[in-house]
Amino acid sequence: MASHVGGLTQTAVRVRNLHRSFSKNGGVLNGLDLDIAAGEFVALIGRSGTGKSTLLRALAGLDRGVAGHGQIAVPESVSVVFQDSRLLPWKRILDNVVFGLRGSDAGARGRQALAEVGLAGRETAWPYQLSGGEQQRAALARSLVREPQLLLADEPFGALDALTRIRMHVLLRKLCEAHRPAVLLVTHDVDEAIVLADRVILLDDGVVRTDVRVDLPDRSRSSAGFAELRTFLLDELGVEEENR
Ligand SMILES: Nc1ncnc2c1ncn2[C@@H]1O[C@H](COP(=O)(O)OP(=O)(O)OP(=O)(O)O)[C@@H](O)[C@H]1O
Repeated sequence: MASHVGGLTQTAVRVRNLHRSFSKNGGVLNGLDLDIAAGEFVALIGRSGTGKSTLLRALAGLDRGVAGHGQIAVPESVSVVFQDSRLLPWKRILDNVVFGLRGSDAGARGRQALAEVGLAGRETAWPYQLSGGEQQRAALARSLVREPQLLLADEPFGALDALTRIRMHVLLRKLCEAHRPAVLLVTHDVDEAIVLADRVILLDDGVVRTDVRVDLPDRSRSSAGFAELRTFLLDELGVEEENR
């Protein structure tokens, strides 16, 4: 198994020669190398079943028992957000956000985090009383209140409607600008990757096949640069013209 090393400064994530497999017939990750700088936002795309979640779970240390080897170095403080909020249904929203937090100011920090994600006033609500988008906001608050140096997000907006998704993009960008964690965001949505990320990487055959910097002065979907990068990434993904 890979080793986890804490205390990185300039480089948030360093992965070398990472292998993971679930069967004897073939590997899912096949010698993957990846660096993510402190404060950098990286979007991870790739065909279904290509190992995106496997990589994220390896970085999160959530893959004990899975066969493989390689080196992984991540910061000490890592938070993970999934497609579903994973809020504890028997705890109120504020209690979910501060669950496990130490310190007499935990409640105040939790309230502040809820205010940051637009949920001020919902502290005593139960998870079932929140919409899907609000639950994901609460999940983001729960992550960010821990001030992670690395935020791992596995399709966090995948279950949301298009309008809520766009609102969440604006929110996540704002939160990342304020807190500056390094981010690895798994997404199927090429537009989401271009809107949010500093870099987009494409996983194929268990390695990083494409690694592009998003260097656009204007990230609006109607800009020429956006369209060009979108076309490039869809080509790399092998998406047919008629399905775009
Ligand atoms: N716990 C597991 N046991 C057996 N096989 C697994 C397990 N987890 C993942 N796999 C297999 O590993 C491969 C990669 O899965 P993974 O979930 O990492 O892909 P992904 O790129 O995130 O896919 P998607 O985009 O569909 O979410 C798939 O073929 C999957 O069936």
